[in-house]
Amino acid sequence: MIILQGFRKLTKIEVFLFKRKNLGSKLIQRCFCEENTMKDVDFENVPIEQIRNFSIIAHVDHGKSTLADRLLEFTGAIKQNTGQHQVLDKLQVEKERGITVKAQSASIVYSFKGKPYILNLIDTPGHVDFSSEVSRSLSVCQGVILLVDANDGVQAQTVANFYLAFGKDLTIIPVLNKIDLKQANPERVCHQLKNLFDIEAKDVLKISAKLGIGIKEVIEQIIEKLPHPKVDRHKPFQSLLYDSWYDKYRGALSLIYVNSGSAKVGDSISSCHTKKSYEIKTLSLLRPEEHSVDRIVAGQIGLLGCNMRNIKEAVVGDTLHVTSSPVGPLPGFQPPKSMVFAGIYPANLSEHTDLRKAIEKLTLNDSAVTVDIDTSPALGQGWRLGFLGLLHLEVFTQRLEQEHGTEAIITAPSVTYLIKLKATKETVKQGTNEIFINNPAVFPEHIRIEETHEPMVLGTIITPDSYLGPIMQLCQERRGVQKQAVNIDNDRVMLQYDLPLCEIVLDFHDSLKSISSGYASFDYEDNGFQLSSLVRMNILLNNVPCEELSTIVHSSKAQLVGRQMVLKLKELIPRQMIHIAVQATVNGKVLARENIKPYRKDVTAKLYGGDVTRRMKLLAQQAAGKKKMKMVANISVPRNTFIDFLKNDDFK
Ligand SMILES: Nc1nc2c(ncn2[C@@H]2O[C@H](COP(=O)(O)OP(=O)(O)OP(=O)(O)O)[C@@H](O)[C@H]2O)c(=O)[nH]1
Repeated sequence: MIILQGFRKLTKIEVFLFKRKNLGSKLIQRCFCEENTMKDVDFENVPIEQIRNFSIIAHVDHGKSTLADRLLEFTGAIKQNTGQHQVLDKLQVEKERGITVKAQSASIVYSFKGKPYILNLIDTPGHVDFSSEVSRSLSVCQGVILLVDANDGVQAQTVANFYLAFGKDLTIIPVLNKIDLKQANPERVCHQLKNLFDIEAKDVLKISAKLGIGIKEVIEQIIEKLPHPKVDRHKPFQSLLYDSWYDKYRGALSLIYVNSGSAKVGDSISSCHTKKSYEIKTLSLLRPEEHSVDRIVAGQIGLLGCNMRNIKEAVVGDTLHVTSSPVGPLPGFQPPKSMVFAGIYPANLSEHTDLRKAIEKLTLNDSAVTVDIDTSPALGQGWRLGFLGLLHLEVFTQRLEQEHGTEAIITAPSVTYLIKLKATKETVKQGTNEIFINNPAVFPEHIRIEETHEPMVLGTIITPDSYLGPIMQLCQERRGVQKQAVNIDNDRVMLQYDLPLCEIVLDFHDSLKSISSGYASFDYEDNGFQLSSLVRMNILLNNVPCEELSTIVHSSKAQLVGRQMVLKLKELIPRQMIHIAVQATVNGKVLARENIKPYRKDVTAKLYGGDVTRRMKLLAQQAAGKKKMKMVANISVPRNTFIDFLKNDDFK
């Protein structure tokens, strides 16, 4: 019966029925639905004052999706979720990793003081890589639930998300979750909220999403505290396309927020961005399953299908209007910016077409991934993809494997650098001397370079103060510059550092977690480019540069990285008939060198005793042969060696 905590108490007759007729879950379900939930609501005519659009924002794992499930159950939108997985986490990778990747929406209905309210809930991802999803979701909300784990307390993403909502002028309902945990310390967390955000303890709700405690209070505060959308149903139809995905049968579907007017199935609508027109084929509300409606009105969120063939036509941030009454565009969004790039190649050359199809399909639903064709002499034809962060890259490749059964080789991730070239006739002709590169293979010759700039982030770390020393050392090793250190309570500190992006993309988060026994949390935001001394490191095999192995490094780290690279290659490249010199060079200067000894065939084996000069002559012939071979032979580095090397992430 634990599930019933926090919900309406059973009446005596219900308890009786429960025991006698064993109505079990049906009865429990009725308890959720009966009192405040409504099955049939006239969605078209619900007054604007009875609509609330809100999001749940929190640090990763603080319980957003669990709370979303409880809200849906409590209002009867879904049956009680007995499975382990969250209803709004639909992707396999979300279920497996327990993280939310795509924001989802659900319209729930609740009767309060005799009136039906439509509460549009937008579940958002918590991980830093997906902050563009959070930001998009917030632009259609009037308020948020700021959910904080009562045990973990305020974490780095709580801070980032709070300021995101605060900056958009949204009403914030602070909620402490997981109060059922033994170690929960609501007072301490309230103190942190007061210190950091000036939130009063009396305004903080205390709930357990897992056990369903305090859910009713959350819903009623949403109704009482959040403002209704400021929209006008009498004006022409104007809606913001804030998410889109691809459906096999219906083409691209657009999730829209109606800012004014209304539209119905059969209307012709146009896009402000592409100027194309379409006929509305389907309209539905997400409850959370699709619920078809004929008309959608201002203040609502709905799913619109209009036979868009390609996801590129459903541009996120676009404004849609009825073709016959044109309106101006609503403020759109900054397109998500790719932060991390990696090459993707088929593991088997014969699987190139399968991999291409899989990438095409996945990018249909993930417009944040950028795709460029890339080729490598060693790995063949492939692609260079851009991602929002490392987790985004991992999730994408996991989906490639799980949903499309393809096996891909992913090269070590890199970031985008800004290079300013010396003025030449060519730069004058092009009108700019700035180039952005994310592939070391196209890094210009050093004599052509005026300045190099690297992308920076402003990182926020929240940690118990006992780990302060090692964390500051880690940031220093990663070329970080401290900006701020604030005590958020008696034993917790918030640090802010300017850090080069390339220093954090690979393993910064893991290192931070391991040196703080998992207690420190990290979040970052883009902080532009900064002048920096960058060089291209080449790897030469017997003086022949190997493009795939070149990399861009900060000059202060060149020596170290070069040493590590040649040692690793010495380990990986199999011995061959000839001697191989592996060199790491910067601007023609050798920084590190290792030798791989050749096999030595015993050419004198067939001589039994005999004259020593014959033996020497044979050895001299062998040496000459090898010298000749060294000059003409291509060193054949097996494809697997490249794969092992490129996958290696020790070079930071
Ligand atoms: N004890 C306890 N555990 C909870 C509570 N709420 C959520 N959890 C657990 O916390 C973990 C994370 O919950 P989620 O709902 O997936 O968290 P999330 O914030 O949606 O995570 P992301 O989608 O990755 O951002 C799960 O194991 C939940 O079962 C609670 O009230 N009490």
